[in-house]
Amino acid sequence: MRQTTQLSQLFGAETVAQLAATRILVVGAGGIGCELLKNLGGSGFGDITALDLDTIDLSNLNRQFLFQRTHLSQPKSTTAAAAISRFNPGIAAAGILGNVKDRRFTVDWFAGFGLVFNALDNLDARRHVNTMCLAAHVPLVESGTAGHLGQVTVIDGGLTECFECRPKAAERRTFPVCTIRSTPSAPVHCVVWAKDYLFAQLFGAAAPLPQAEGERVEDEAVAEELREEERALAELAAAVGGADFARRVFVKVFDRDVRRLLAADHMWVQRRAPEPLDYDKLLEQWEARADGVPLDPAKLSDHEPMAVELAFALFCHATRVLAQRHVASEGDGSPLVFDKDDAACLWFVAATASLRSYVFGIAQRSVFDVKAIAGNIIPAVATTNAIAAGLMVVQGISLLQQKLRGLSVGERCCTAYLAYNAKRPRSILREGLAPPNVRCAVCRRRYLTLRVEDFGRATLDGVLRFVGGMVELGEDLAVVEGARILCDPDYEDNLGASLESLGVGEGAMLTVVSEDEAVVPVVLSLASAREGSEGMVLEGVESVPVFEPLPVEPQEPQEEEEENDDVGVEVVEDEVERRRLTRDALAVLPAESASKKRAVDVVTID
Ligand SMILES: Nc1ncnc2c1ncn2[C@@H]1O[C@H](COP(=O)(O)OP(=O)(O)OP(=O)(O)O)[C@@H](O)[C@H]1O
Ligand SMILES: [Zn+2]
Repeated sequence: MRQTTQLSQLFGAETVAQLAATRILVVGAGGIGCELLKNLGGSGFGDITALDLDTIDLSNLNRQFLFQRTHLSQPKSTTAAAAISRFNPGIAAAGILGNVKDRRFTVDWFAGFGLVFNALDNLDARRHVNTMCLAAHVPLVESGTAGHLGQVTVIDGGLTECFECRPKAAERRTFPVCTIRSTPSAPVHCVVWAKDYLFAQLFGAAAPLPQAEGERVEDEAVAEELREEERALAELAAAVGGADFARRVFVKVFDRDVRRLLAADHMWVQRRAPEPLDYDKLLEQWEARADGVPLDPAKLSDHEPMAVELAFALFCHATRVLAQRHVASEGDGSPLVFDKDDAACLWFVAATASLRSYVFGIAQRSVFDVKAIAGNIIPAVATTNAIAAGLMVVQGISLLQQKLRGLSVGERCCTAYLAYNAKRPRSILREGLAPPNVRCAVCRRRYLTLRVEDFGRATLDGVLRFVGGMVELGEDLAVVEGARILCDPDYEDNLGASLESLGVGEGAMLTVVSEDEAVVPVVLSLASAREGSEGMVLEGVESVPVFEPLPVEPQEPQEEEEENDDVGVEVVEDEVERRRLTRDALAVLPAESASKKRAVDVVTID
């Protein structure tokens, strides 16, 4: 009661009633999700459903504070829902264990919510929820964090950009082969070489290094040299487990191969030349340091870079351990697979990357850093999640208030970026919401619901005629369901078939595309008929926004990686790499061109 009074003073009685009555869906009950659910439960929202596919793991407990040790192995969704119900018994909170991509979570199911919050950690699920919310005409509050950076935005189909309106950077990063094999210049190059090349060649299923798209080694002599180097390593790998294996590998990759590289003088005119490492000298150095005490890797500091003789000793140790394991595993023919949580794998990659860094004069990284780079992990920061979750609730309340008052979506809502740098440790950058991108392949569609009484009787042709009589579909149609083409102008065999015989039922989404670009594709979400209704019913015809025909002149795609230096974020040298990683992970930071800057306000948090 007291809480309701306080909320009414803050937001007004009308908004408070709206918050209590709106059904909320939270997808993901992890780092952001736990914070968000706790906030929602205490901000006047009265009906909350949490959906998550996972169970609680020990590693979640440090930041997903709705969970305790006693909850290990229990579903995150139901545990989180129970926790917020305990905080605020006045709310209805439910948890569902499941993958949001499951067929059972249909467009109809999404349409039962008034507002959806995404607290997910992967692009695939975020894309899916974006599409479902567009199809169900439900607004979505989107979020993503990576380390100290984060983003929260609002997606309201047809009125704002959707999750797909801006191109996303690929999730997997690639590097030119020459950089990795011959001219590394950053710690990440050494880690990729250690993990994807040396580890894979010696113990794993040797495969070519992941290459940058369209890349090939131009200089045939260099390519031949690299192939030769690989052949020699493969021969050596065949002797895995033999006496002296670690020494032979060391001498080949850190001494002989480096000397050969050095011989190509032209490569080192502009770059620092590499320096080979001497096995015997390092052994002597290590023995002097160890003073008869054998290496115990478990006692090494995870957070400090390794001295060269320590990296040497760890390399020899890890190589022996992995070689023995590989020999044992060859019985069943299975190569070793790098696992960042396996100590020997991590030691090998950390020691190898460290030695290679010494060879090429690159800054050393600790085992902890190597683990993050090798596992492509950016550590989760609880406070970043907490700030993002707070902003999500503010956006959610603003959105409902706007709708209540008939205001446009951009009047209160915005995109908020959490930025971080040495000069301004915590800043929130505010950016106005942009309208949909007319070329977006996802929101430039009309999302309609087709209710069907009998899927066994309705034919594909019947659907096209029925829908075509109510909305413009254009000429020369193709119908696509997921990755299947059900028909197109040259393939009409299925037109007379029933939906049921085509395996198309409730929950399926049919995309009807015309060859005429001016006609916006129509997506039909199939649902069962409402009680008492017959035949087919098309819903949503009135409410969908109608897009203009596409501009005739195709625009050049905008530069993806440009720094947007107008937002007051100063990037210190060492942060460039992290920002790039973060940008990939968030995949939603803006890619602005100089000619298209948006107004951004900066708010600094003390
Ligand atoms: N397709 C999906 N359907 C439902 N929930 C999902 C789906 N994909 C991811 N999730 C959930 O989203 C949450 C994301 O939270 P978070 O980023 O904190 O990840 P985490 O797995 O809990 O932590 P970490 O990855 O750091 O171990 C997770 O709980 C995860 O189970
Ligand atoms: Zn879009």
